[in-house]
Amino acid sequence: MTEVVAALLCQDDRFLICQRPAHKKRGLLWEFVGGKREAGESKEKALVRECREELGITVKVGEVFMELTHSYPDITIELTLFWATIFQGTPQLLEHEDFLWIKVEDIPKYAFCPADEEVLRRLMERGLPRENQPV
Ligand SMILES: Nc1nc2c([nH]c(=O)n2[C@H]2C[C@H](O)[C@@H](COP(=O)(O)OP(=O)(O)OP(=O)(O)O)O2)c(=O)[nH]1
Ligand SMILES: [Mg+2]
Repeated sequence: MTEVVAALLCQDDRFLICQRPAHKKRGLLWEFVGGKREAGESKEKALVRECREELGITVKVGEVFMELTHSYPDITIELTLFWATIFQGTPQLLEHEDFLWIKVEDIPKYAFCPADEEVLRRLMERGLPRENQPV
């Protein structure tokens, strides 16, 4: 089981999605920025590091939005998705193919990693509740 952390980064009525590098597993599918927790690191610290490495931004990490487990043929992940906001910087394409700020109603237009389906369903049901986002 591999622990993966990811960020639900919101700005107004939009949230950030990132397109995975073509050469990686699940290449070109869309995801939430993040990655694998390293030994000795809290999940929150791991998320701050991943957001820096992948987008060049410093984030403030909020509450957990959702936790789930998903098995791919190559890996089983325990994915923790946190609410987060950008504290410093603007996203840069340091690793991803692309990124987009999208509205909840635009979710069906994009092909996401299969593990994210449950997250996206919940977002479509509930929208982006402002009270869960860190200020
Ligand atoms: N970051 C991220 N990974 C996801 C999501 N959904 C999903 O199935 N995954 C999978 C894809 C990968 O197989 C696995 C680990 O994510 P990752 O590739 O971002 O890990 P990482 O940044 O640490 O990259 P690496 O060092 O292993 O190359 O989790 C998601 O929304 N965000
Ligand atoms: Mg990553």
